[in-house]
This record gives sequence, structure tokens and C-alpha cells, in this order.
Amino acid sequence: MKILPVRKVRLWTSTCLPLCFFFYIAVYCNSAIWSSLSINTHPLDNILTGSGFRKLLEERSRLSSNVSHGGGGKSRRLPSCIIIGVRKCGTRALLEFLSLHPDIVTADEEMHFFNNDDRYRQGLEWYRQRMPPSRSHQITIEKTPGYFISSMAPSRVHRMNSSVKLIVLLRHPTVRTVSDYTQIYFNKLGKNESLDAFEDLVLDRESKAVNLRYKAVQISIYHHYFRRWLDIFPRQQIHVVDGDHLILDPVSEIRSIEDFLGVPHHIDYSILYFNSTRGFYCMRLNATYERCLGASKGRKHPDIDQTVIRKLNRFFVPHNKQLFNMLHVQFPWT
Ligand SMILES: Nc1ncnc2c1ncn2[C@@H]1O[C@H](COP(=O)(O)OS(=O)(=O)O)[C@@H](OP(=O)(O)O)[C@H]1O
Repeated sequence: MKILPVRKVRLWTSTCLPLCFFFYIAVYCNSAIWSSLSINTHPLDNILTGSGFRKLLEERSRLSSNVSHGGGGKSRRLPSCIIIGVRKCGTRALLEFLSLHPDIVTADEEMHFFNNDDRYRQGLEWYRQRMPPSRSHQITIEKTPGYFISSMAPSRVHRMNSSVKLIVLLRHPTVRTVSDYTQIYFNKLGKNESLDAFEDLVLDRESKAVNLRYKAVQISIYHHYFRRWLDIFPRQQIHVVDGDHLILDPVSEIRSIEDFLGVPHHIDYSILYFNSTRGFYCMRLNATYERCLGASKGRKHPDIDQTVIRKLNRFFVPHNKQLFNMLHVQFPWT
């Protein structure tokens, strides 16, 4: 064994050892800093500070997809499911709740593609480009309540994809009519315009019978519009949701939609919670991030003359019967 000269040993202990010690401390601190950073800068936490719920969902979906699907690429796809209506029956709440599912991606905006001639003329490629990016295993969903009452939409949707799945939400027709009126009332209020009282619009001025020219009444005669869809699509391709029940027990309505779409049950009451201030179910994505629908959803309805409400209820009875026979369903409203 070679003995080191004393001078070399002194040099080693006086310069190399302190250097190695310093280097070791620097590496240790650095890795400690990074590991603490990686805890504090979890991708979800970053997003929480700023860019909102949509990004949060996308990030969560990206993380879960990367784990279970090897992180394959995304592309924009035509919807394989469309929420076609009905206006004011809870279409936004349903879309947002479904967007919490890792196997579902949703288009934020109403596309008005199949019910608007100018947009439809732009072509399917234009429509596809407006869809959110998705992975191949995910279902893309769009919602435009205007499709339900459009005479052109059924055949146009069928032409795009004859096996597309359709979701229709229905609410008690009188409640829906009042909700529709309330929405228009507030829209006008925002433009400093006024609107006649509900009672004056919903009843004919002379005869005092239900005013069939009033659009909000027309839309609530559901079977008129449903017939057009059933002329083109098989019944089993259309899932009907009870919009009143969606308000009270969203998870049970969503479970049957998950079955209809063929995706695993994912949305439960750990993700949705009842917000007593809002009086509605809201979304909880993690311990710190919660979101309710905007103020234009769940507005207080005006107090309406009860004789007018009873008149409307009676008016809708035969129409409801026709609807139930057509759909082979029963709703709590008769
Ligand atoms: N969770 C939750 N939060 C808030 N609002 C909820 C929820 N679930 C259902 N709803 C009901 O949705 C009604 C609005 O329906 P739509 O989203 O279809 O309206 S729209 O046609 O898109 O304007 C809206 O009707 P109004 O109460 O008349 O405002 C709500 O009652």
C-alpha cells in the first residue's frame, strides 16, 4: 500500500474535504427545496390561484388520463352526445356536472349549429373545430337547448351521426314557462326595457284562455317538438331527464345518464354538495375549490296569481298525457 506524504494529506483535508462537504450540503439543500416545491406546486394548486374551473378540470383530466391511458394525444371530435334541450330545464347544470367526469369533455358554449342556417352553412368541419380537445376514449358533449324546438335540427343532427346519443331535460311545464318568463324579464331589465306581467302574456287579453301565441307556453307543449325527434331517432337513443328531480337529487339522475352513455359511475356526493346559500347543488373539485352556477341560474321566480297557475296546469294536462304516451314515461306532473 502506498503511503501518502504528510503534505498531500494536509492538502486533501484542508481543501478537498471542505469543498466536498460544501458540495454535499448544496446538493442536499437543493433537492430538499425542489422536493418541497414539488409538493407545493402540484399542478392543481397552481391553477387554483388563477385561471378557473375549466383549466382545473382539464388539468385533472390530463393527470388521470396520463395515468390510465398512457397520455395519448388529444384531438377535436364531433359530439357523440348532444343535450338538445329543453330551455330552462337545467341544461347548464347537467352539462357542468357531466364535465366533472374524466371520460367526458364538454363544449362550454352553446353552438347553435343545427338550428342556425348561417352556422350550419359553415359545415361540419367548422363545428368540429369548436369542440374541446378530447382523447379517443372520451365522449364529447355539446348543449344547445334551441335544438329541441328547431324544425331543421333533427334531420341535420341525424345526417351528422345517426347513432348520436341525445339527452332531453323536461320540467313541470308551468314551472318551465315561469322560468322562461323570468329569464326574459331579467334580460330586458339589463337593457333598461320592461316586460308585461306574466299573467298578461300567458293569457289572451280578450278570451282569458291560455295564450298559444306566447312562445314560453309553446315550448312547454313538449310533445309537439318531441314528435319530430322521434320521427327520426329511435326512442332508445334519447335519454329523458327529469329536470325538477335534477335540482333535488342530481346524482341519481346523473347515474342513469352515465349508464346511458356507457361510462363508469363517477359523479357522487363527494363531488356535488348542497349549497344552502344558493339553494342548489354546486361542484366541489377538491378541498379548496368549489363552484356554483352563475346568478342567472336559479333566480327567484315572481309571485304569480294562483288562478293563472291553476289555469296553466289544467291546460297542460292533456299535452302531458300525450307526451307520456309517446315516451313511455311518467312524470310527477300530470
Ligand atoms: N345546480 C343547479 N344550480 C342552479 N340552477 C339549477 C341547478 N340545477 C338545476 N337548475 C335549474 O336550471 C335552470 C336553468 O336551466 P337551463 O340551464 O337549461 O337554462 S338555459 O336554457 O340554458 O338558459 C334554473 O331555472 P330557474 O330556477 O328558473 O332559474 C334552475 O332552476
